[in-house]
Amino acid sequence: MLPSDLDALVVVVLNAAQTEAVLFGEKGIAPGLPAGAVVIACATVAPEFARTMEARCAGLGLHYLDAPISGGATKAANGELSIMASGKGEAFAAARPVLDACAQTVFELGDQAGPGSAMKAVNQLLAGVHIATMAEALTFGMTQGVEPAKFVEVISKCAGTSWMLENRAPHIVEGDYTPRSQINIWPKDLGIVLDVAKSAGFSAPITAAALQQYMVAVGMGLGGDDDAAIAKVYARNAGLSLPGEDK
Ligand SMILES: NC(=O)C1=CN([C@@H]2O[C@H](COP(=O)(O)OP(=O)(O)OC[C@H]3O[C@@H](n4cnc5c(N)ncnc54)[C@H](O)[C@@H]3O)[C@@H](O)[C@H]2O)C=CC1
Ligand SMILES: O=C(O)C(=O)[C@@H](O)CO
Repeated sequence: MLPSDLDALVVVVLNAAQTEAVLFGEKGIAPGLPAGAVVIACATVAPEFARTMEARCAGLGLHYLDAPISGGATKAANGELSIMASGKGEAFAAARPVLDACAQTVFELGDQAGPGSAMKAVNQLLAGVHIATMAEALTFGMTQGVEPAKFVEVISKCAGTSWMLENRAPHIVEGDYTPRSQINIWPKDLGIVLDVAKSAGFSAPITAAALQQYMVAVGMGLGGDDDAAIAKVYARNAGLSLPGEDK
């Protein structure tokens, strides 16, 4: 049972289907929200879906903020997320106290739903490719006698580094695949990127290659593991043992 004076609802579920279920499913929350409340939708979804949700919420007198997030579990816990937001001025105004509590940086990317999710797709292209590339480089290094811990120590201070390398490669070094961000997120997110690219007539071959590696990881039963486990795809193919694995 929701309080009747709710001002804002933050929805952070896995995907579009779950977002729709939370808002408009059998036990959907949206019809019970008071008019003027704001729905802050944070799952990574396609821009078109965000536009549809905005229209359906408007039909109930609700504001809708397209507000995908970036920064991972640690930044979320510390209230330091980056939020790529778009929506009407009233939606931003109603959401402001929540945004200020959750985020270090709120980007205002447009006055309707869609541009927030479009920017998030751009981020996911890079983030998904960077995780896969980190795993490729780390395991390539192992074939040359570069230990994973030394890889992190050196490359994190060199031009080949990335935020994802610095955030995820330590999980491989520690052999800790507790999911902070699951492998399962990537077929969804790179699928969104490729769908958007296709509708724009844009070829994204590097994204497509990374997606294949995540699909292999899912096929290996690693979907629920931390996305750093994509390194296991490379390790298996090369006959390498990652930290924490038996020889
Ligand atoms: N994990 C990460 O580092 C990041 C995730 N994201 C995105 O944020 C979203 C959430 O990601 P995660 O937390 O990792 O996903 P998750 O799958 O770990 O968590 C989703 C949660 O939603 C709950 N849920 C699903 N349907 C529900 C319903 N009808 N009612 C109530 N709860 C329901 C699930 O039980 C689960 O606890 C995704 O869209 C993801 O792509 C964005 C940035 C970073
Ligand atoms: O932080 C982000 O941005 C992400 O999307 C990743 O952490 C993947 O979930």
